[in-house]
Amino acid sequence: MATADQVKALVKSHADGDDTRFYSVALQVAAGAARNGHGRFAQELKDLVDSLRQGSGRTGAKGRLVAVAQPRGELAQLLTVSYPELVLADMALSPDVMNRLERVILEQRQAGKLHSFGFQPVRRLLLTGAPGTGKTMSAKVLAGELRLPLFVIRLDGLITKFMGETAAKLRLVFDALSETRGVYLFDEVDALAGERANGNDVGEIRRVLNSFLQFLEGHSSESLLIAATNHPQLLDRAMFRRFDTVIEYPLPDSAVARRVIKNRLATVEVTRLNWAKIDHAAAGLSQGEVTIAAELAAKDAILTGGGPVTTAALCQALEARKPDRTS
Ligand SMILES: Nc1ncnc2c1ncn2[C@@H]1O[C@H](COP(=O)(O)OP(=O)(O)OP(=O)(O)O)[C@@H](O)[C@H]1O
Repeated sequence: MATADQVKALVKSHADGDDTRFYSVALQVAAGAARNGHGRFAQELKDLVDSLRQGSGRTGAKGRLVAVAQPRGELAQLLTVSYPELVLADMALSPDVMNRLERVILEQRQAGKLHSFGFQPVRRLLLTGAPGTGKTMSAKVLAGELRLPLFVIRLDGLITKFMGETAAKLRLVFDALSETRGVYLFDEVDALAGERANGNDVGEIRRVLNSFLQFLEGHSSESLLIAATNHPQLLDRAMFRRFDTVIEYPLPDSAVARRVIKNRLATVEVTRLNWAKIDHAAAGLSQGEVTIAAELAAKDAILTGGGPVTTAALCQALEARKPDRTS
């Protein structure tokens, strides 16, 4: 059954209008009930959370509309598929990035309406920003929100593995993109920049880049194509022009970092936190680093049985993630 802290967390997240946290704590209560032999209650609670999330229109794969797609044969070597259940509310983002992702979801959901007036929904996105700011997670969220499979193509791996044949392999991927509706993430797209050749043939990279640009331009299917990079400065200008939208992911400000921490600590006991100190310790870290630090502090508290997560423990974990401390 729910602990006193879980009940408090439920009430607090309800008051804050924080659905993600509310559902997360409710599922924690269900898990605890299952462990204590209250299987029926646990299942009912889990079903209730699932149906509420579905009803809010922000659920992931439940009631998924697309058939399960599994790349076969040669294609299986080129991309991986998953069916993410993440939703936008799982992310902590600046209002600008959040609005822009909401807009992509809206245009994709209303694609039929746009088509009937002769317009196309946004279908080519370029995501740029430092590691750990949520570019890959955004691709998962878009797949989750649109109830589509997510296909990931690692361009650097493709080039290294198929040097000389990469353009032909890319064609296979773009054929799949036309045939099977999905979200297709081309990760590390800067691998197509000549500067990144790293011993690979620059002329070959150029040819692959030209093929990629052509395929990109010709992309008119219902799939959503996303390219992501940590190094936008390496990309050819011609590349930027081919995308409908470029979304830049900044490092989190303190409001965003606080949200990451609150979400990660939603299920554990926490002392009254000194947010000014935590803001200072989290400054300059990505959402990914803040997540790791919050998880570490939470797990330490659980494993040592030393009581609630404190400001000091959290700050120590955050400071340890700073680049000069981790390298
Ligand atoms: N905006 C965010 N909100 C909540 N959690 C986040 C966010 N961004 C990152 N995270 C956490 O950090 C992890 C890694 O993030 P992600 O892989 O999306 O970063 P990325 O920008 O794609 O980095 P890279 O460029 O290294 O691939 C996520 O799985 C998630 O746990």
